[in-house]
Amino acid sequence: MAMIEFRNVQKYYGKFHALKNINLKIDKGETVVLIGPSGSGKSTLVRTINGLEDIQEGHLIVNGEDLTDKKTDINQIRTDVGMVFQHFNLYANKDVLENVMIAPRIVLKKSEDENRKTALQLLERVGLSDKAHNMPSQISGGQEQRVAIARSLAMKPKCMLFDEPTSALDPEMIEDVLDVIKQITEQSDMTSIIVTHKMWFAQEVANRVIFLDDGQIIEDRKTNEFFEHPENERTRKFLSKILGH
Ligand SMILES: Nc1ncnc2c1ncn2[C@@H]1O[C@H](COP(=O)(O)OP(=O)(O)OP(=O)(O)O)[C@@H](O)[C@H]1O
Repeated sequence: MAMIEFRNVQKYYGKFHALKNINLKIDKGETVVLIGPSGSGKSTLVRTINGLEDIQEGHLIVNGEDLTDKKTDINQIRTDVGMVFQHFNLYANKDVLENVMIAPRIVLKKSEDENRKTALQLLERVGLSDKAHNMPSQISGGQEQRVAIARSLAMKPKCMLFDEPTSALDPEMIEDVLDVIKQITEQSDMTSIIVTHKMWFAQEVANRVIFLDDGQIIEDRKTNEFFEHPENERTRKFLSKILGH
């Protein structure tokens, strides 16, 4: 079954047509990377998936629920679909462990012991066991982003959205964060959609790459085929510009 399905989706910001007739099916367990020029609609597309942006036409089905149906529980969708943003927005006055434990305590009503155990396991998974009792101000940006990833995973999402997760980071921290994302996508059956400008990362992590330009899907292919034999002229131009050949 598809985890996510866009059917003839149109998105407008006022009169501006931001997503133009998007048709897209993403199966459970896939890791899809979304690339495209600045302003092409990548963030808009991922933000529609958990209802942060609404759509004006078409249907968007997430885990079997149609987001355009008024009966759909958007809070359940946001539990099933975790999101990691460019800016991590940790609670500044709570330590790292508590940042990971808050949402499962409130939303999933987990017992304190179980919640702590899971949070500590997740911190280990993102390489931050020794920082559990640091405050956000006492860790680096890359570490903060890894806490944000652990925090999302603590909700046991079926799907994760990553919207340019490394673009606010200093270069030397990018690799650690991307390594964590790679490890998560490889070691779980979650569906992941990642917006990134890092082509080497797309090549390493994605099983499928989608190229978006001017609000339209221009190319949607298996990763090897995408990079080795891009079919569309616009894709080829974009890749040669970004890869420098
Ligand atoms: N809230 C908004 N109101 C009006 N226009 C918007 C809004 N958000 C985005 N847009 C416009 O929609 C288009 C797509 O924006 P979006 O942020 O999805 O692009 P993007 O591909 O993610 O770009 P970038 O790589 O620069 O982050 C842009 O032209 C942008 O100016």
